[in-house]
Amino acid sequence: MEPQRSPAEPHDNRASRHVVPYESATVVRVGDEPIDLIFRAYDALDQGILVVSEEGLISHYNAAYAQLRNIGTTELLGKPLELLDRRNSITAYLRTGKMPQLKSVDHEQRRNRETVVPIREDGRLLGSMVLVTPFSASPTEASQRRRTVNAKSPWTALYAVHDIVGESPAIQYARQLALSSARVDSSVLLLGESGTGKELFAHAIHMASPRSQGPFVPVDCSAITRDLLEAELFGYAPGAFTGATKDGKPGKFELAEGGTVFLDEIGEMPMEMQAKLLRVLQERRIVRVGGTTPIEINFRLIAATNRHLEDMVQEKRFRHDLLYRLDVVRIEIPALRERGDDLPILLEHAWKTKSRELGVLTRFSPAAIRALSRYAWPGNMRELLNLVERLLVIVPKSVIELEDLPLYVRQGGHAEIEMPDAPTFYLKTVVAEAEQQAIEKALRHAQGNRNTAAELVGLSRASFYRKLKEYGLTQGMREQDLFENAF
Ligand SMILES: Nc1ncnc2c1ncn2[C@@H]1O[C@H](COP(=O)(O)OP(=O)(O)OP(=O)(O)O)[C@@H](O)[C@H]1O
Repeated sequence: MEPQRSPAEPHDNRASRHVVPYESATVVRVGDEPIDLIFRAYDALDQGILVVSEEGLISHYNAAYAQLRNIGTTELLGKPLELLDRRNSITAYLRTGKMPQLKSVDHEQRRNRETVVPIREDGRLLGSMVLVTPFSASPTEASQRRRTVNAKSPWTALYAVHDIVGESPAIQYARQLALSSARVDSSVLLLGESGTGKELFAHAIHMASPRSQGPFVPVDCSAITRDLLEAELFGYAPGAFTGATKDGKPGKFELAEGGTVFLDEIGEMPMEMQAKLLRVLQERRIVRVGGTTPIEINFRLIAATNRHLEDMVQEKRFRHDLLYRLDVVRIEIPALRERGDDLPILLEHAWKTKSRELGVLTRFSPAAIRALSRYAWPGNMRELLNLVERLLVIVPKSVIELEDLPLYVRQGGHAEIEMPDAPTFYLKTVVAEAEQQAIEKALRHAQGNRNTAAELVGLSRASFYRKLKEYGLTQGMREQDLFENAF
């Protein structure tokens, strides 16, 4: 029997040598080729390669792997595999020798196909190699192709289903519904608080749908004044009004021919426009403002709102027949506080995204991560992204500590909402109370500066002012201010 040796030690010229740590690579040869050269050759491959030692330490990975997993080219060398292997499938394999049941590849959810290849010597497991093949029909590649083909079109979806981060049951269910709805052409209604990812879902549904090669055209119904909304959606005919261009202008529905129209903040659409939209949904054709000829359009509609549309129907502010038309597939996107288990992974995602954007290497201390994970995040993912970005910019240290976090995160950071004396479990009330508390806290923290407070809770100025009105927090504000900030 051969003497026992660490799998990290160089020895003969068989395949098992691939577990040699990178530092010793230059002194080891396979035949006449220095290992260093082989590693460089690996770097030229499109396929990601990860080599793990028997002890579960990361021995080597190539450039493609680093890119696919969004890690530095050497940052994880020698580190435990658990850092990369969240599902613990490779770790379990090394421990038990039993090939893990890798989930069947779902090219819409996972952009890669992973194969675990054991590295054995005389029957003994020395480690394993993980081969990661970018899935050829993956949305990422599809989107890359689209970006190349449609480089000039601004109407391109930017996110796919795999960009929706989170493993909590609630987000998994929402993601699954998104995929199912992508297969059909039915209207989709996305419901969720501000910043929960409704727009992200709309992009992803389009991208996973047979219309992915067509345009994705978003319209924010709350950002366009009622007078302009019709022309924005349906376009206008030549000479329709003073100042109109002489050739007229196509509206968003025409631009979306063959693709998807995304109507964000549909709850803000005026009643008379709702009637027109309903007709378009029934007839699948539009007439430009000032025009006479109907134009047939092939589109799919996705709408989103953070309003309670059934209440609005009761209050006669939303048409019930339009609601039925929109609400064919309803996807409710959970708030961050309902996805407690997801917070560490969302934080990591926010940190990776923002540190890459800003080109900084600052990290978070475990205590800071714990506090951020406990915080209720009333502004949801948008607030999380904003705060992480702000901290990366303003904290001049290599590690962000607990004391660097804003006071409201350190003090009020309980994801559980405190119940009043007579507890209510009615979700809408609990949510409304949490929102109001967070807004009041943000206002106090910002010393009354509403713009800063809006940023702190992660809302746009218009949404923030709407919330102030909703919760009766407008005392002392001038009518003029309310009006000016309503859009
Ligand atoms: N699950 C998620 N994974 C990764 N990023 C997310 C997720 N959810 C939201 N985001 C990011 O958070 C930000 C806010 O999301 P988005 O704009 O889609 O929210 P929204 O619900 O449409 O907000 P609003 O109602 O205010 O328009 C975006 O940058 C989005 O990419």
